[in-house]
Formats: sequence, structure tokens, C-alpha cells
Amino acid sequence: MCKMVAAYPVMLAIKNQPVLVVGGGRIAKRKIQELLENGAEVTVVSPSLAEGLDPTVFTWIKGVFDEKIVHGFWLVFACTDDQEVNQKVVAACQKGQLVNDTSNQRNSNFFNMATIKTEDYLLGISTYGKNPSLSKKIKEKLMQYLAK
Ligand SMILES: C[C@@]1(CC(=O)O)c2cc3[nH]c(cc4nc(cc5[nH]c(cc(n2)[C@H]1CCC(=O)O)[C@@](C)(CC(=O)O)[C@@H]5CCC(=O)O)C(CC(=O)O)=C4CCC(=O)O)c(CCC(=O)O)c3CC(=O)O
Ligand SMILES: NC(=O)C1=CN([C@@H]2O[C@H](COP(=O)(O)OP(=O)(O)OC[C@H]3O[C@@H](n4cnc5c(N)ncnc54)[C@H](O)[C@@H]3O)[C@@H](O)[C@H]2O)C=CC1
Repeated sequence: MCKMVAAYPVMLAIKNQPVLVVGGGRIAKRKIQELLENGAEVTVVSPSLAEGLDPTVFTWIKGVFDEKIVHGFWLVFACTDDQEVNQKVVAACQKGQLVNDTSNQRNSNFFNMATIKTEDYLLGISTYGKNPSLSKKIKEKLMQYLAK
């Protein structure tokens, strides 16, 4: 095996699949929008929603996280601004559930990539969770290059 970080890249067929997002702030909004664009069935549990989030296009459970909520969801995103709550979300997940703690990559069993999407191809950029800003920078450079 080569000396790379162990990570196996995949594309998930997310359409109509149940996804839970815990928290309704800035980062949750980014995740929710991309999930909805790809046809996921999104449930959000949060006492509040960031401006621009429309609770008529997803299920909004208005309130704080309770561990019983995670049952039945394929993907779970912990996006609150409280690390302890995010840790509880991860702990509540069972084997087979994919969970991303957006505040602590070491706590996650999958990460998002920065992506460039066109009708014909998708490019994904990852730093193995080590440097998200670098992913964003590389993406911007590639976009400039591809626009030439
Ligand atoms: C592990 C991962 C989990 C995940 O979210 O999936 C994760 C985790 C964390 N991000 C943090 C910070 C920032 N992340 C961004 C931006 C992006 N982050 C994304 C992905 C990922 N971020 C996954 C690994 C990606 C990889 O491997 O490279 C992108 C690529 C895609 C997306 O979010 O969908 C998206 C660019 C989207 C685009 O432009 O296309 C910015 C800049 C900005 O927001 O403008 C900042 C602020 C600057 C900074 O601090 O660097 C922190 C510290 C939080 C804190 O301590 O406050 C953590 C927590 C930790 O590192 O443990
Ligand atoms: N993955 C990524 O790309 C990035 C992740 N982060 C991390 O993401 C986390 C969230 O950041 P923001 O969205 O900017 O915060 P924010 O303050 O905008 O949103 C936090 C949300 O969590 C909700 N919340 C708080 N306690 C809750 C509970 N017990 N149950 C349910 N919802 C609860 C709040 O109501 C709010 O909607 C931070 O921990 C930060 O470290 C920050 C930057 C980038």
C-alpha cells in the first residue's frame, strides 16, 4: 500500500434518501442546500434556521437535538456550534450510519469535498479533512483554469 491517508472516494446516490442535519446555522445551510439540490429527503433539527432556509422544502423539527432522532437516517450531519452536542450526535449513530461532525473531522466517518460540477463531469478536491481552506483555494484556481 502507498503512504497515503486511508480514504475511499465514492459518489452517493442520495436522491430520496433520508438525511438528518442537526443545527440550522451557516454551515448547516451549506450542507442542506447541496443535499436538496441533489434530491435528498432532508430533516433538520434546530431551534432556529439561518436566513434563506425555507422549512417548506424540508422537514423542520424545531427544538434541540435528542439522540432518538437519528434512527433511520442514512447520513447524519452534526452542524451545531456546540462541540458537545455534535459529539452526542456522533455517539447516537449506529453502525451503518454515515456521520459527519462538521466541527471535528476526527469524529467523522465521512467528509465532504470541495466540488466543481458541470453537466459532463464532477471534480472533487479533498485534503483528507486537514485543510479545508486549501481545498477551496485549489477549487478556485481550477475554476479559473477551466474557464480559459
Ligand atoms: C472535514 C470537513 C468536514 C465537512 O464539512 O465535510 C471540514 C471541516 C472543517 N472545516 C473547517 C473550516 C472551514 N471550512 C471551510 C470550507 C469548506 N469546508 C469543506 C469541507 C470540510 N470541512 C471537510 C474536509 C475537506 C477537505 O478534506 O479538504 C468544503 C471543502 C466543502 C463543504 O463544506 O461542503 C468547504 C469549501 C466549499 C467550497 O468553497 O466549495 C472554510 C472556508 C469557508 O467557509 O469559506 C473554513 C474556515 C477557514 C478555516 O478555518 O480553514 C473547520 C474548522 C472549524 C472551526 O474550528 O471553527 C473544520 C473542522 C475540522 O477541521 O475538524
Ligand atoms: N465543515 C465546515 O466546512 C465548517 C465547519 N465549521 C464548524 O461548524 C459548526 C457550526 O458553525 P456555524 O454554522 O457557523 O454556526 P451557527 O452559529 O451559524 O449555527 C449553529 C446552529 O446550531 C443550532 N444549535 C445549537 N445548539 C443546538 C442543539 N442542542 N440542537 C440542535 N441545534 C442546535 C443553532 O440554533 C444554530 O442554528 C461550528 O462548530 C464550526 O466549528 C465552521 C466552518 C466551516
